[in-house]
Amino acid sequence: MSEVQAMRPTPAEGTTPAEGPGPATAIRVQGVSKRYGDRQAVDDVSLEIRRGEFFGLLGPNGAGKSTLVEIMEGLRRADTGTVALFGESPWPRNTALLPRVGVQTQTSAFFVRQTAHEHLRTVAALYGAPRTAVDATLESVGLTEQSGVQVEDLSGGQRQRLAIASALVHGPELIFLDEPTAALDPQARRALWEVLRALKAEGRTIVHTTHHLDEAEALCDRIAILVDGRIAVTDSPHNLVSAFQAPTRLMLPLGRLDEREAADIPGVDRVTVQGGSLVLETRTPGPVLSAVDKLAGLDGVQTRTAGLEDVYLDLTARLTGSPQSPRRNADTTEHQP
Ligand SMILES: Nc1ncnc2c1ncn2[C@@H]1O[C@H](COP(=O)(O)OP(=O)(O)OP(=O)(O)O)[C@@H](O)[C@H]1O
Repeated sequence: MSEVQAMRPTPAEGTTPAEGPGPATAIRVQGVSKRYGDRQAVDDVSLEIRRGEFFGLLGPNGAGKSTLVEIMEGLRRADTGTVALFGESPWPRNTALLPRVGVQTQTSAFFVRQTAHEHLRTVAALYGAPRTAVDATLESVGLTEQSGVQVEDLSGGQRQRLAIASALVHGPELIFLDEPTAALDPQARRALWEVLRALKAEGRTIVHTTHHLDEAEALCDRIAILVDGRIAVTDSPHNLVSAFQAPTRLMLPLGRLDEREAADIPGVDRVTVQGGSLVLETRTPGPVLSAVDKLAGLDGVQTRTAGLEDVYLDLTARLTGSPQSPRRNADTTEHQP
């Protein structure tokens, strides 16, 4: 079995989070700010993440995501504001929270001279996690076949999976994942999605920082988009996409329909030529499709509805004043009806 096929959502034995009474809120952030010199990295952020929620944190490079997450994790001190994890402050270092929280970062530290198995055993021992959890966790991230390989000989993607395993081995209730799929190939990435879905199904709370919009859309119950240190929006991907009311794009093979003819179809808002297609934007795709059918037939016509990436690109472009979606700029000529 390949390591990717082996990456199955097997919960680490004896590490399922205890069910029980407790506040519905896993994380409460109130009025948190952080400045580095004259750079306001996090600016008066307030946020609540419920227990069992899969929460995505998105935003352009430098938006303040890592700083905010490190403050939530208790690794960095906020200038102002408060953070509570399960009702307790993570700062100054709160040892009572350590068994309940797992952290995977882009710069996770490894015992590089150890094998993957030895490394994870060491991490498990630090947390007092049962040894049985080591094999189960390695299997869950698809590293069983690499368990005897020295950490320094693992590929980038395998190391990344070991970092994720290190965050999970003690069965934490709350897991912080910083771009967990950044170095993974597409198959391994999809396999990790299943691992993450299984963690959510077990009732764990996940805070997931990512630049992959498709990943956030597929996994997250809610997302926050951070821009210039402030939360621009917090909602479910579904609500954000619905509220965006973006036009549907119909893509026709070039030469099928004249641009002027296309622009004259009632309901067509905009016509562009992009990457070898004539693109018609419309908010009434039904009537426009039947008009296209009558004029040119529907053979080879593709439709594309808006997704979270469109919402994200539009919002961040408006808030940062940067150019809008690259899709609209690349290889594009435009014709307004
Ligand atoms: N230790 C530091 N000292 C000084 N400035 C810092 C420090 N850490 C971050 N910054 C600055 O604070 C801002 C926010 O950085 P941060 O790393 O939190 O953003 P981010 O959203 O995680 O970015 P990325 O997506 O690139 O990882 C940036 O302008 C960054 O240069």
